[in-house]
Amino acid sequence: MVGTANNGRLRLAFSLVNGSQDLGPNSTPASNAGSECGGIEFTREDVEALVSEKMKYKNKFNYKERCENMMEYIKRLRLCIRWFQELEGEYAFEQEKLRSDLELTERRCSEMEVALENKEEELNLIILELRKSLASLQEKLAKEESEKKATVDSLAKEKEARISIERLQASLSEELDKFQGEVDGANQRIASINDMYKLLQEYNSSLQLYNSKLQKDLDAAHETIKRGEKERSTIVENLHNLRGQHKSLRDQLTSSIASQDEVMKQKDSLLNEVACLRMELQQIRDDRDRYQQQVQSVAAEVSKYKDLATNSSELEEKCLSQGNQIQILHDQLAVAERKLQMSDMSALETRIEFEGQKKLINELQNRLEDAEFKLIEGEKLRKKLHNTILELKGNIRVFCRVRPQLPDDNSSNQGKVISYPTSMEYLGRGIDMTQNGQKHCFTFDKVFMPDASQEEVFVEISQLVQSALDGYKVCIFAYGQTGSGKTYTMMGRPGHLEEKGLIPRSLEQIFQTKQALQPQGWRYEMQVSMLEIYNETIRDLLATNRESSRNENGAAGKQYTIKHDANGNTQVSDLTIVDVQSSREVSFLLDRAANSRSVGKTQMNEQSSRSHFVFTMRITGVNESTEQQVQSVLNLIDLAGSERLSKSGSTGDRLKETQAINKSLSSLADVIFALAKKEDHVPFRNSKLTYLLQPCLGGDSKTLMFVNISPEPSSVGESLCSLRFAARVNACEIGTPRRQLNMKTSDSRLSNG
Ligand SMILES: Nc1ncnc2c1ncn2[C@@H]1O[C@H](COP(=O)(O)OP(=O)(O)OP(=O)(O)O)[C@@H](O)[C@H]1O
Repeated sequence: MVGTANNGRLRLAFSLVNGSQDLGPNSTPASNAGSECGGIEFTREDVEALVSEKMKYKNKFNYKERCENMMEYIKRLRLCIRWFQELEGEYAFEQEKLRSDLELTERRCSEMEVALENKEEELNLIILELRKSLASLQEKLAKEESEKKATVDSLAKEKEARISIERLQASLSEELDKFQGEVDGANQRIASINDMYKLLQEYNSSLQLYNSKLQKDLDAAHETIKRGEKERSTIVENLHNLRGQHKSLRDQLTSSIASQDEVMKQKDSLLNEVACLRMELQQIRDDRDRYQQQVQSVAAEVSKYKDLATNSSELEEKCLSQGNQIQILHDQLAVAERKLQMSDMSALETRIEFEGQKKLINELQNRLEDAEFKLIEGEKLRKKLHNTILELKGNIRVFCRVRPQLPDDNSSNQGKVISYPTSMEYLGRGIDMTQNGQKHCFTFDKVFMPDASQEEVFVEISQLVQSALDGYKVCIFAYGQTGSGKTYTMMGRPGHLEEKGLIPRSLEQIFQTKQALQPQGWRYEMQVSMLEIYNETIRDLLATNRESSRNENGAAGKQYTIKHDANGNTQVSDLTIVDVQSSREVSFLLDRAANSRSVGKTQMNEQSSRSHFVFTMRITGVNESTEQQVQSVLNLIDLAGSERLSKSGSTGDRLKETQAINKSLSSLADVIFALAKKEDHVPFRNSKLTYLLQPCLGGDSKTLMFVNISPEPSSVGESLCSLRFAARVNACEIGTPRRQLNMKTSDSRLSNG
């Protein structure tokens, strides 16, 4: 039966099943095909129409018809009910199916839920883990970022440090450059001082020129005075006046000597001061070198840091993974910073010290300049005084030289016979000799003690040698007993360069000065000759054919004659004269001459010079710019040894030699004493030696005599004789040195004076 309660469901079923189709007998049921309803499907409207259908009868009372209709109707109703029932069954089945589906789905759902929950838990765990790892990663990231930052910072610091080190290096190299510049400046200053020195030398030579002019004037004045003296020689008052003048000159001489001593002292103290200053300067230079070394070491450190900096790029990569290295770098950086600070501080200190040193150097240089200036001034004054003394004193000076004890000397027990006064007045000038307990005191222009070197001796005569180039006739001779050191003084020890004597040293100086005067326009020509006087015979030591000029006793050889011309020039006929250009050439000639000399063995000397050796250099100088011409002669003489016949142990030829030597030496003494006494007749012609040296001894030359002394007590008698002779020579006034300065004329050949 179709109830009201099922209407909604029916209707739903109808609509679902029939799709709102009419429930007519013709309508085709879709889902009930093959069912009991014969595939008829009912719609709602069909069912409603069926239910509300009203029977229509043609004849109300025709029951049969009515019954039939009714039956038909019931049939249709039954069909409809069956459809309903089928539909209901289908629905129930469907429902059951849906229910099982639902259950399945629900089960699945719950399973899924469980699975989901598990999954969720799993996911939660994963999330937790992920979060943890995220946190750790973030931590790591933060740490790495901070590390990276620290590294970058350290790198930046390092870069800064590097830059500052580079700056420091640059500043240090600037300082170094400055140092260099200052050194260059100092060198320039030295060069300028040298230039100034040259200029002063030039000034000195011009002063000498001026001096010579004055000398000429003075000579002219002297000439006039001489003439006046001759005219008024009879007037006694004038003589008194002259004596007075003489006395005053003597006074002047003593005062000049005193002032010369003073100047010498000043010079010594200045020299000491200069030596001190030089030492200080040397010390400062050493300090400067030390600082330069420091600078170099700092530069080396800088380069080390540079290397570190280049390595830092590699470190930058490594530091990302190796925190330890960063720490090391940190440490290194700290050390570097400390070092940098220290080097900064040391650089600052160095700079301060450098400034101080610079000031000190400047002060020292100023003081040095002052001292050098004073020295030059002192030297000028000394030269002036030297010339004044020479003028006051006359043309002859005497130096005494005592040779040292030799291994072959007789070291007898007689004690010391020579002593040297130590008082300021006689220091370096006095010599005392004791004989038989009696002390004999002598004073000379200079006394050289046994320890005086050849160089020291030469320094004292170098000015005299210099005068030869200035146009003076210069004569230096060595006098003394045999074996007292005359040849050693004049020639030196053969084969020992440092012990070369005055002759080679003088020649070196002359050739050096010749070179130095070239820029001033001076051109010099030098000619040398060398002769010996043996047994009163002249021998040419440079003759190529010696046989012609020499025989056994020297008597029958070539005859050389000595001639003096009106100008006071001396010439020896046929003497070999050699033009020389250098000191080496002269050394060669000296060796040749030394081999040709007459030497022999005496009791006093193994290699005794048995002749007087005369070296002559004629110098002619022309100044192309001033047209001035100078002519001078340098005579360097090694006399034969003076000795008593008894001492020489000579017999035969040796006796003859000794007699000849003694004769010529006593002639020399006679000449000097006659000159000293201003006698009318001076016996120059008494010996070849005195005649040859006439212009040097009697005229206007500068003459220096060395008296050589042996320190042996057994030679005390000979030494006293030599010293007495030398003292008398020292007391002589035998002329005034005169310079030979002319205007350019014709050439002249060599002469001895
Ligand atoms: N100042 C000195 N220092 C060292 N040795 C010296 C010195 N003076 C001389 N002698 C030596 O003394 C010795 C004799 O010297 P030298 O030959 O110069 O004497 P001399 O005076 O020339 O003798 P003679 O007149 O006999 O020729 C030489 O061996 C020489 O080397």
